[in-house]
Amino acid sequence: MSEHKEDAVTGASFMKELKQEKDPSSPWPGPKGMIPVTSGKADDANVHNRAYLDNILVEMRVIDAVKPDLTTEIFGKKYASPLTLAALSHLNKVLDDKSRKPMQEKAAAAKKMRVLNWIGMETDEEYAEIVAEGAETVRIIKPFADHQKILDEIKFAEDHGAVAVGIDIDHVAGTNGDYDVVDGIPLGPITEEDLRRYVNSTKLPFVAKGVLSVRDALKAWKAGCKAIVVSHHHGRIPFGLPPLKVLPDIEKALQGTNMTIFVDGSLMSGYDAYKALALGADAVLIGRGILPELLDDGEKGVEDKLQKMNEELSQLMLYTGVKDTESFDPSVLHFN
Ligand SMILES: Cc1cc2nc3c(=O)[nH]c(=O)nc-3n(C[C@H](O)[C@H](O)[C@H](O)COP(=O)(O)O)c2cc1C
Repeated sequence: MSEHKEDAVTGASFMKELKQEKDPSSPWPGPKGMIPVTSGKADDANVHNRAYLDNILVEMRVIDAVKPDLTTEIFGKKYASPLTLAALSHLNKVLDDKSRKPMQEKAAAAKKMRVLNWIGMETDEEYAEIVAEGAETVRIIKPFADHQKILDEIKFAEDHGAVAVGIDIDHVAGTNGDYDVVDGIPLGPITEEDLRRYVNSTKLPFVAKGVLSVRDALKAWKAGCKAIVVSHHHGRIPFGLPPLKVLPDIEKALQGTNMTIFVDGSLMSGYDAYKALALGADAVLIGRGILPELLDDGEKGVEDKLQKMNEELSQLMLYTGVKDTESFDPSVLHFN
């Protein structure tokens, strides 16, 4: 097993030693440039995520408190926890040991732990192999410039049992100021009308992933989306607002709409997840919080980390008198 190091600024833990590391100076074990690595500088939104999270303190409400029930309903289905496994991608390509399939291992862990799994950019063939593990899955499709490709992937996901589909609308821009290109495939802009077209093309709930303003949340709702992920996709936008900072305003703006609100962004522990849930999220996505464990120890590593995070979440719920995932109360939080 390789050692982890904790990034003091971003809170992310990363692999210290990996035989397959492509760039010795980078914490990311995959090919260079594939995933933006946290710089620790002020324009790195992950820095602000961590600072914001760590400055939220929690008061105690123990009298009459009982051990909480973590069961969470998402899109009409019951899961064991509000922690879900984030839309990761490309991981089957990053290890030297090609007999291992981290994307399948992550899906197997989700199934075993009875949590929702998200799958990001993969070919339809790879996606089909991952969902064959049997986890309940949300399929997130890139904002491809070729809109027919988006419609085809939505249909494919629907045919392969996805519980919901969506687009990571925050991945339109590349770092060169133009539309991004991923794996040689051009991405393009997404209008409210485009979103409406995708929503209407499927019977599945549609998710706009990468909402970081009340404005976009309302546009996603008007377009017919059933859910949003409040997120900046591990810091795609320079100086991005911490998702937790804008979450309460979004939650207020969407009251009465029945929209499901997910949030992600540097949630590395069950304590971080508690804060996100108390601030108005229905469920949270955990990405980099399980990434080193996944790459190190596969399915078991993810299960153990998730178990630990569930325990931390449960601990804070018990300390604050939150009996179930419907009963979070933001008034226990104090901003330092
Ligand atoms: C290796 C890796 C691959 C990712 N691929 C995708 C993707 O294909 N689609 C997507 O919507 N998000 C993708 N993400 C973003 C995550 O879903 C998530 O929004 C982001 O990492 C923030 O959560 P975190 O701080 O818990 O990691 C990826 C993240 C990582 C680390």
